[in-house]
Order: sequence, then C-alpha cells, then structure tokens
Amino acid sequence: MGWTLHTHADARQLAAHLVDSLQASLQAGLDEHGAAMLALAGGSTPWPVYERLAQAPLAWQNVTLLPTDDRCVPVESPASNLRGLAEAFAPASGVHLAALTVPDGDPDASLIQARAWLARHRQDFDAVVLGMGTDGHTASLFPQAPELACGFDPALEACRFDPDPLPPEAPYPRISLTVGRLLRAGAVHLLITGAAKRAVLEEAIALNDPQRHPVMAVLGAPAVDVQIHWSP
Ligand SMILES: O=C1O[C@H](COP(=O)(O)O)[C@@H](O)[C@H](O)[C@H]1O
Repeated sequence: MGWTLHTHADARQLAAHLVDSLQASLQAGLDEHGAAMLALAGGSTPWPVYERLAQAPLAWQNVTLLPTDDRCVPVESPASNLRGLAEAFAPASGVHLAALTVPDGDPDASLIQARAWLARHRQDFDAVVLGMGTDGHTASLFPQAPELACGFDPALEACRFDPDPLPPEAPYPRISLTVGRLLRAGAVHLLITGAAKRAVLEEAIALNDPQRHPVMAVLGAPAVDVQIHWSP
C-alpha cells in the first residue's frame, strides 16, 4: 500500500492532527477490547505530541505504552526513551509503561526481558508512532548494521542493535522492535520535522533501499498504509 504524506504548517498543527488520530485509535481499542496498546518512538522529536495526548480524557488505566526501541542505559538516564515516556505521560493517570530494557540497562538481559514481554503480549498495537533519524534509521534499525537481518526477520519481534558507528547523540546499544512487530498495528505513523529529515525522506523514497535507509522497510511494506506527518 505504501504511505500517505500529511504536510502540516507547523509542529503545533502536526501535533493536533496526530493526537486526534492516536486518541481515536486508543478509544476504538478501549471500546472494542477494553484495553489498548501503543508503541511509541523516543529520541528528540515526538515529546510535544505525547504531552498533548496525555491530556486526553481516556481510561488510561487500561492503556499500555511500549517504546518502539530503547537505549540500553539505566532507566533514570536522560537517554532512556522509557524515562521520556514516563515524564510525558505523567498526567495520564494509571497508564501502564512497558520496558524493552532492564533497570540497569544491561543489553543481554534487556533482550531476554523484551522478548519475554512480547511473547506474553501478542495483540496488535492500536497504533505505532515511529521517528526517523537523518541517517534513515527508524526505531533502532540502523543503516547497514549486521543486525538488520534480525530487524527484518518476520519470525522475530525484538533485536539487539549495536550501531557502528555509535550515534553521537545517544552512543549506546539498543533494543528495537522488528519491522514485522511494528507493523502489526491498527495504524502506523511516521513523525518527522524539519528540512533535513524531509530531504532524507525524499532520498529514501527515491532509492528504495532498506539497507541504506531502514525506514523503507516500513514505507515499502505491501499491506500497510503508513501515515507520514511532516512539518517544518
Ligand atoms: O535513537 C532514536 O532515534 C529515532 C529518531 O530520533 P530523533 O531524535 O531524530 O527524533 C527515534 O525515532 C528512536 O525512537 C530513537 O531511539
């Protein structure tokens, strides 16, 4: 199916549009199953969206949030995506946060924990929010990494990534959901801002090489219409 590009005038409009969509996905999950689950990107871009979503009047005690990927760091580290989610969703009283990493960030123990959690929670996500780095990585699927074969393996749900070179803004091993697990969702959103990422997105689409730009493994998936949200 591919993707649909939504161009917004600014980050505020983008957040309003995406929050409406995520709120509708959550409410539909709650109405249908009595529970709902989101997988949410970390990094630096999505926090204003999450802070706004956390204000929504939802039965948060029946909602579970899981990072799409996390850095193998102690949970109190500023680099921890889980810590960022905990802060952004502090107003969402009773919300459940699930971790891909163990509290001290040990990578091997984290992968075991992540896979065990995912084995116990097989339901589709109600929605997934992905980000993209300026190298074309999404979640923690980094370009040309040896672990990409794991990240693209439909039989697996989570992998360890050791990006080489380590990204300077967060130089840590990672645990990432695989493309197959990320796409098992009622809706898949890709959130990007700024001219640099827009240029990378256009290059990725033109080259259509998931090894060079792993985000294309998501955008090229045949059965999913990924909603791309961009603002300057
Ligand atoms: O390292 C990560 O990077 C991507 C993109 O992050 P951003 O800082 O460029 O917004 C993010 O989606 C991912 O969750 C994160 O772990």
